[in-house]
Amino acid sequence: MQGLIIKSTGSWYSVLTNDGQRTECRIKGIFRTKGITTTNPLAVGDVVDFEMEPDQDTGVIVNLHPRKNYIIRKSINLSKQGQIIAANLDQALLVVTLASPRTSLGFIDRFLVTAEAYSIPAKLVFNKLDLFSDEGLEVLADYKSIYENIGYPCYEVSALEGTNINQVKELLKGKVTLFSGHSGVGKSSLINALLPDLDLRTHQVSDWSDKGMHTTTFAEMFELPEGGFIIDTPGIRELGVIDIEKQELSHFFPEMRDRMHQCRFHNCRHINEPGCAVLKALENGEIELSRYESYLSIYHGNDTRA
Ligand SMILES: Nc1nc2c(ncn2[C@@H]2O[C@H](COP(=O)(O)OP(=O)(O)OP(=O)(O)O)[C@@H](O)[C@H]2O)c(=O)[nH]1
Ligand SMILES: [Zn+2]
Repeated sequence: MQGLIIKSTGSWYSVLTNDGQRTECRIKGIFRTKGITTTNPLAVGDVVDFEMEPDQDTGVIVNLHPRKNYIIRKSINLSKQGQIIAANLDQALLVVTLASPRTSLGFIDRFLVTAEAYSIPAKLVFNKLDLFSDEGLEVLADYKSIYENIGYPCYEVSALEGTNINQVKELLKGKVTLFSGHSGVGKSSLINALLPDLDLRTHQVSDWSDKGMHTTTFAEMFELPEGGFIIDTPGIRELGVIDIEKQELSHFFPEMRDRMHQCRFHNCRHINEPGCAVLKALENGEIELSRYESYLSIYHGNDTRA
């Protein structure tokens, strides 16, 4: 039988089949992901084949279907190993806010670079719209235009008051969407506003602990009433890590990627080279200073994630 992993606790996986049934499954055999060593062989979003165990209501996963993408984070202790957070994502949504705690542009840009590197379409949701004065709304419009001009769709919502939640619903329909955002932006509030059954999240957690299974910070997938899934990543503020070569970095800034073939030198770093099309666009105001500063910051390896 084929199914979708919607939850994992490390040794058990909840597998959802097309008929809406969930089966708790274990793994049989070895699942390796080419080119990387992982602490977990399977993750939410994985499509697998499983067989029922004789005389049991549990199953055994016997095959993993190829992943179209996955996001991974480095293990804290084992530097060479990674933990796959989620697989087969259609899009990644970053929940941000200009109200407290304000999301920095640097944080947004790092997220977008990572999403580009993973080839996962990224979108921004500006939350806490209800807190803005007219002046604040102008600033919000400026921020949005920075990102919309580069091609990242932006939404403004209030999870608290339900404003524009339908736009987000529309965006999620039929898709597998990863939700990210730093603590306090209202990610949980937004997810709760999207899921009609408010008890769902807490209910599921207690379900698992009743069985005495240990729950760490594995991602969870929630089915939306309109079709599609939300993946929540508790404790993971970012999209995971990816090693980006310095020479590659500008490829992950769409506005730089669009112009770099016009640079005089094919190996232009866009820092101080003569005939640099990126620097020219920056001078003309076609490239935002904040975006370019993020480029430099990442290029030089400065960690300004807050
Ligand atoms: N005014 C206003 N407050 C909001 C809104 N959304 C969330 N909040 C508040 O912001 C705070 C943080 O919201 P959470 O949903 O817990 O934020 P989170 O991003 O999930 O944060 P963590 O749980 O720490 O990961 C809470 O006090 C919410 O009530 C909003 O649209 N407007
Ligand atoms: Zn250049």
